[in-house]
Amino acid sequence: MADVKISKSIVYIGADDKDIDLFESQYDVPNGMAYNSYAILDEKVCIMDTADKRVSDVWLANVKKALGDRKADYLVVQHVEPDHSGNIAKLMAEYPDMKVVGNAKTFTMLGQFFDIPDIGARSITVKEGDTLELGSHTLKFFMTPMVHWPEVMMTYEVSEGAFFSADAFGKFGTLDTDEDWACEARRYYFNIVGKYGAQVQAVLKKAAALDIKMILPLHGPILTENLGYYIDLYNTWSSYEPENKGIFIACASIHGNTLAAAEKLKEMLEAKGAEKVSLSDITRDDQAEAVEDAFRYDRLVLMSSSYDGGVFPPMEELLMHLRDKTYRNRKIAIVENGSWAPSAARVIKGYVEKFKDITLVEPVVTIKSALNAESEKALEELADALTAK
Ligand SMILES: Cc1cc2nc3c(=O)[nH]c(=O)nc-3n(C[C@H](O)[C@H](O)[C@H](O)COP(=O)(O)O)c2cc1C
Repeated sequence: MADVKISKSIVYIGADDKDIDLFESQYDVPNGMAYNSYAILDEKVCIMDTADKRVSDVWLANVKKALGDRKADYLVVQHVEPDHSGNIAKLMAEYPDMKVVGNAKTFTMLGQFFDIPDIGARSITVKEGDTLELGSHTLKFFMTPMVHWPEVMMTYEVSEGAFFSADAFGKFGTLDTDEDWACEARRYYFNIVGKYGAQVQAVLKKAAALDIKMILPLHGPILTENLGYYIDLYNTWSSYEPENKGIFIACASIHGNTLAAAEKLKEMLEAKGAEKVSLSDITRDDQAEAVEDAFRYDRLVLMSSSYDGGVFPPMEELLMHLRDKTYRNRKIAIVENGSWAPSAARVIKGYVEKFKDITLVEPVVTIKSALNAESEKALEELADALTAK
């Protein structure tokens, strides 16, 4: 277990998962994943969420070590996604008098995932603003639907100002990973929570009324200092405002000519003084990182080969992700390549026209197989338009 100190009464009992190949069967996690879980030790003992069944043994051992001879009185289920609910039945078997605390949707969804015969008799259903007394600790529950599942709730512990934030403020990577928080938290946010900006804004409003001294998410490090930094980033991300001025070029090229043009465009933009230019070959680089960078910067250039009368599939994949994450409020430029009947720009435009608050930066550039003097001139015009003040 990662050596995480929280306080005398709140003990970290989560587990790191260093062997997982893809988180949620989709996201590369080169530094693994942490399934956070906490024990609150007071007159009553309360466990905050369980962990993925991939780490059952380690997690249960952590529970027992934290509790010693004591028994768990309550398990609070903030989120039913299996990476947090995978050990509920086991914990209930271990502590037969323990009650399970959730909201009405929690228990409906738990019943769909697991067959737990005595859950009905052992459940305590809470709603917005309800409290649970543990002794000197008091838990207050906040319903936070669609951050990022409908049954999600968050919990504020009054005496220590501890905000248990479910998947919000989460991050990829195990707790012993030494890396910048924002990079992997941003990739996590936009790919997993990003569709639900309005709901995250609602959470931030509720949180603003609380005296929060620490944030305890279900993934990633416990946040104890400089909380304004993290909350400000969440405010920027959930309001769909760009975080940085800069241009992200996402390029899908079959034979490399569109990629060569993307590299040329990057040079042009840098020569014209663009604040930051980031280029991804989305045929090979991580798509989730491309989604992250598309949201991070204020301008996006989509460059793709044509393919079977449409667009090269890696570009369509990115466009589908951006559509699903409700991409908006950015400037977008389009560059297509085609060797006989270029069709990529038409498909890209079809997606972009449905995004909200988008400015299309002209000209839309067409390359025929490889850059020539004419298409290079058009690319230069586009670079001018993208860097115009
Ligand atoms: C399977 C396949 C389908 C293609 N379909 C089209 C097409 O519908 N229209 C077109 O103009 N070019 C088409 N092309 C040509 C590509 O767009 C060509 O690779 C591109 O113009 C050159 O840029 P690149 O080197 O970046 O791939 C196709 C190529 C392949 C391999």
